[in-house]
Amino acid sequence: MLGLRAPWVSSVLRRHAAVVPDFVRTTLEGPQPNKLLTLVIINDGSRVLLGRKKRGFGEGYYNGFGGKVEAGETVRQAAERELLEEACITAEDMTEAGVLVFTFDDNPQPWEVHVFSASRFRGEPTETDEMAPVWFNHMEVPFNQMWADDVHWYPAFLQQKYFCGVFGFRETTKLVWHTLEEGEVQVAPEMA
Ligand SMILES: Nc1ncnc2c1[nH]c(=O)n2[C@H]1C[C@H](O)[C@@H](COP(=O)(O)OP(=O)(O)OP(=O)(O)O)O1
Repeated sequence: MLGLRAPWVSSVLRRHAAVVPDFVRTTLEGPQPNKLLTLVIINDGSRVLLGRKKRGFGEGYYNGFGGKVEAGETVRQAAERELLEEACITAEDMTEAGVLVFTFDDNPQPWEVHVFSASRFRGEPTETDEMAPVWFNHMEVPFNQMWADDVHWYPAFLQQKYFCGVFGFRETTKLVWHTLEEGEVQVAPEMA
């Protein structure tokens, strides 16, 4: 499903104009609406529940649980569905934690990932075809086995500060540039 271009992206780009590479500006000012995805991270206060991705894009990486928003779903409904599909659990207190926008030199469509946090859930985290769930202490999050952007925004996530990040990837996976703002920018209500 396609998202609206969030207004905060333009203001983040303006504030960081000196360091924004041309390919990021071209992508974000182009006609392609963002592709919408979700990410849910269970945080019990001292540990996070991550899943090792077993197949497809990002195979072998640890990540929260999530995926593409499907037609007819809200972002929140997609987040709940993906958490159930991938980890067999239902969050009881899911809140919006932040938004990440990924731009690519080899894909004209930016990705907009809505990150949610929850501390309580129903069910038992269970391995599925897609993900193998593992708990990590906050001090032992395995950033060397995660997407390159994660190390930048997890501190804000763990401190429960709302964050908005824009990340530029080269050749799909190499992070070359980013901005991150915490506790300042708000997401358009229609994205919630
Ligand atoms: N760079 C980065 N950092 C953090 N999180 C992510 C990325 N790239 C990503 O894709 N992600 C997240 C966003 C989503 O939660 C998943 C990717 O979802 P994906 O598995 O492609 O979507 P599904 O709808 O589950 O796909 P199918 O496997 O069902 O086709 O990773």
